[in-house]
Amino acid sequence: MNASAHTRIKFCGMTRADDIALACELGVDAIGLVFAQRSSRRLDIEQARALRDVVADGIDVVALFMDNEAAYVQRVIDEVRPTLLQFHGSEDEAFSEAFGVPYLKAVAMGGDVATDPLSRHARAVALLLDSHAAGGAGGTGHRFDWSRIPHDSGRAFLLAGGLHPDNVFEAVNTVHPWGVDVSSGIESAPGEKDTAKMRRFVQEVRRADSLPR
Ligand SMILES: O=C(O)c1ccccc1NCC(=O)[C@H](O)[C@H](O)COP(=O)(O)O
Repeated sequence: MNASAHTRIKFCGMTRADDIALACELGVDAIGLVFAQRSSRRLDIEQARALRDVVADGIDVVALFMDNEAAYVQRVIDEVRPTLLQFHGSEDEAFSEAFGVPYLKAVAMGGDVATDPLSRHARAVALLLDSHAAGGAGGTGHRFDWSRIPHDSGRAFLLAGGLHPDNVFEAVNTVHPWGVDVSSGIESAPGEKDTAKMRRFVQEVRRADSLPR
């Protein structure tokens, strides 16, 4: 994701070319393509390869996995050419780093939260703090208690879980994350993004970014 002062935006669970084209036009920083078996937004490699070609240069293509086999992860890397990986399951540092592709690691902030949730995966590009409990899937549309986020961890993280156009202004202004990630909150149905919600979400993040800090 490009290095800039603004809050990065990742639109995840993208399944349609027109939605991706609009996301790029709106200036998001990353497009998430889901390969987790437990997702209603899951793509097969052929679909993902076609969608990947719609993504404008300079915008990250994030391939999202949840405890998928290493051989399948490598096939997606070879055939879809993601610029970032995202691991949502129990993947450890060794597994995540083995592919030689920069990655994001999801951290379960729902349920029981580890005493130092932001201490692992030191070589991840960023963490993705999400509302699932350990072992749970993402893409739920539910938020978590943002006060659980440790302050001054020094770690770059994307805030995820239940964000939408009507709460992302508050989220950016209270949490000041490196980035925000959204799937359900910009949808009309799983995998089907809503153009008005996409536009409003980006406008609200940019409105928050325009405030003095
Ligand atoms: O999005 C999914 O369907 C999904 C399924 C299984 C594991 C992870 C999944 N998504 C992870 C993401 O990065 C989502 O964007 C994140 O959980 C936020 O989702 P939402 O609360 O719907 O905005």
